[in-house]
Amino acid sequence: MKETRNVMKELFEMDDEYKQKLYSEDPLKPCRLHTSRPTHATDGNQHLWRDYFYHPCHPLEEWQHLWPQNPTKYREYVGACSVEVKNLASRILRLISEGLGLKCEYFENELSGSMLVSVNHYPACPEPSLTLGVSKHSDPNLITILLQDYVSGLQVLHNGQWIAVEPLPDAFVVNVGFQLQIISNGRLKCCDHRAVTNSSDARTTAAFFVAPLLDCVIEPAQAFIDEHHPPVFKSFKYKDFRSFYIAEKGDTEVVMKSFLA
Ligand SMILES: O=C(O)CCC(=O)C(=O)O
Ligand SMILES: [Fe+2]
Repeated sequence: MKETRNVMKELFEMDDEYKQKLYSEDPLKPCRLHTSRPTHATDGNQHLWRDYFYHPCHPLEEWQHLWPQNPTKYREYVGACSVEVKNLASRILRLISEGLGLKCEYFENELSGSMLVSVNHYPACPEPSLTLGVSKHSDPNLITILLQDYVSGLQVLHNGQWIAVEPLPDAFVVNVGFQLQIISNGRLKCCDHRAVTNSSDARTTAAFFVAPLLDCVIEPAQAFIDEHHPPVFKSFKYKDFRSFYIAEKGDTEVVMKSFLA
């Protein structure tokens, strides 16, 4: 894990000419480096301060050859880490299924058929009080496995207050995404979170997003529906949810409201 973390940091230390080749503004490009810094993209009055490299990482054989060749160990280390993270996510999803009273392998199909990683880099920021790394959002996918740095920055919204999630050495943070809330008919809730910056230390994190295949139909599981418990959410294709989420910039209230039954 240390090697993976280091190779991810190295990617952002590559020279600008190389990073320029990986850069794209197109949110649908499968492998792209992006930044919210030089343009000073804003979220309301808040400036954003994050560079990120985003790409699919499952099934590995379909995507690994499209990843950068430099740093030279990027494909090897991030590939090995992706396999481990996907296995961990499957174990967690089996436990969640059991906890919900669904069959163990409920999610072991197209519901968890893809995984993407966002390698986030937050350089030390001269004005942390005026910036956010990532603004308030819930993840659009099924479940997220987040590898934090040793530098803190992640916060979750709990009862109207932002609570810091301090990094634990070699631990992952597990986030429930919108799709898990919808499939569980609201029994599990996705949680709003954000990342703040600081003036002394750069921070690099990796969010592994386990997600349904784009054509997969998402709806509350039949097991949660009876005459006393109608479906809370409607049925839709994941790709339609994803487009809407991107168009609405992940606004939790707007997105949630639009997919209510
Ligand atoms: O970097 C972090 O701590 C959070 C990143 C995040 O929430 C995301 O990439 O969706
Ligand atoms: Fe997130």
